Amino acid sequence: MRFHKYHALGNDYLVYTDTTPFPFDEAAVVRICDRHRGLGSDGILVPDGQSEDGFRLRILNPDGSPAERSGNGLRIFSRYLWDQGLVGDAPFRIVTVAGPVLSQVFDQGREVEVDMGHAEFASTRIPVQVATPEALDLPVELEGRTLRLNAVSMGNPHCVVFVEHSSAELAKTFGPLLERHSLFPNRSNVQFVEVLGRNDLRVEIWERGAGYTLASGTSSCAAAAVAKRKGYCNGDVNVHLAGGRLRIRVDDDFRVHMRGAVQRIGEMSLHAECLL
Ligand SMILES: N[C@@H](CCC[C@H](N)C(=O)O)C(=O)O
Repeated sequence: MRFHKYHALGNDYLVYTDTTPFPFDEAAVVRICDRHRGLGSDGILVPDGQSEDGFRLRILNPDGSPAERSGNGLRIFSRYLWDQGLVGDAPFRIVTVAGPVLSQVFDQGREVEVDMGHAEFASTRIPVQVATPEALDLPVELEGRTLRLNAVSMGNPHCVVFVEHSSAELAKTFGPLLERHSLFPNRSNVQFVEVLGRNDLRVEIWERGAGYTLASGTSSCAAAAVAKRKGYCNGDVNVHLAGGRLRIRVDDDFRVHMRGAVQRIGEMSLHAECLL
């Protein structure tokens, strides 16, 4: 079974490139993504043919669960399509479970920009279980600390928490508790966001189904969208992540555009023995 491996600011994905339909169950996905016993990755991208709406893509987290969307995954898949000569320099569509997005490859494949669609704040759309139409600045007590949650959907669920100083430790301590908090029936991605200025955010991330990651595209979009909504930032935001910088533009109607790097790592083939 063949895979191509790429990373986007240290968030790495395997693209399944075999011609046979993706044969792996949840346990096999967990093993393939394992960094010590498998090929190792933050997720698997499974191309799912082409419809008139665009190239269809399934996204799997390293715990085997499906994700509706992944920003870095979309940039990586775009780069893969470009490397294969299936797209050129013009914009094209990719369709995930959360609907279509528009993508474009720049700079000989090294940069990809994706129009990610609208950030949605409606509680029912995220979903977040509150009685109010939106969940912004919602106080939650955890481990003796009050965190103020902001729930938003980028096609997948996000929980954005603004803090004075963001750190990996915060993400690793509170991320798992918020990912599985009863407020989020489908679990949640979690971001700890420090506002550095009107155009700069520092973001540390705990990803649903993956844990602490160096970067996340949808998390960056979610953080920038909430920062704009709360008046902390302008529409053009540099998101500084542990793995590098993503540029996010949030329009006045909260349509979000993401641009950032992708790097090709190599090709790998999985031995059947790995799954025994
Ligand atoms: N790495 C991603 C997010 C992947 C999906 C996420 N873990 C989820 O379950 O929603 C990104 O770059 O957006």
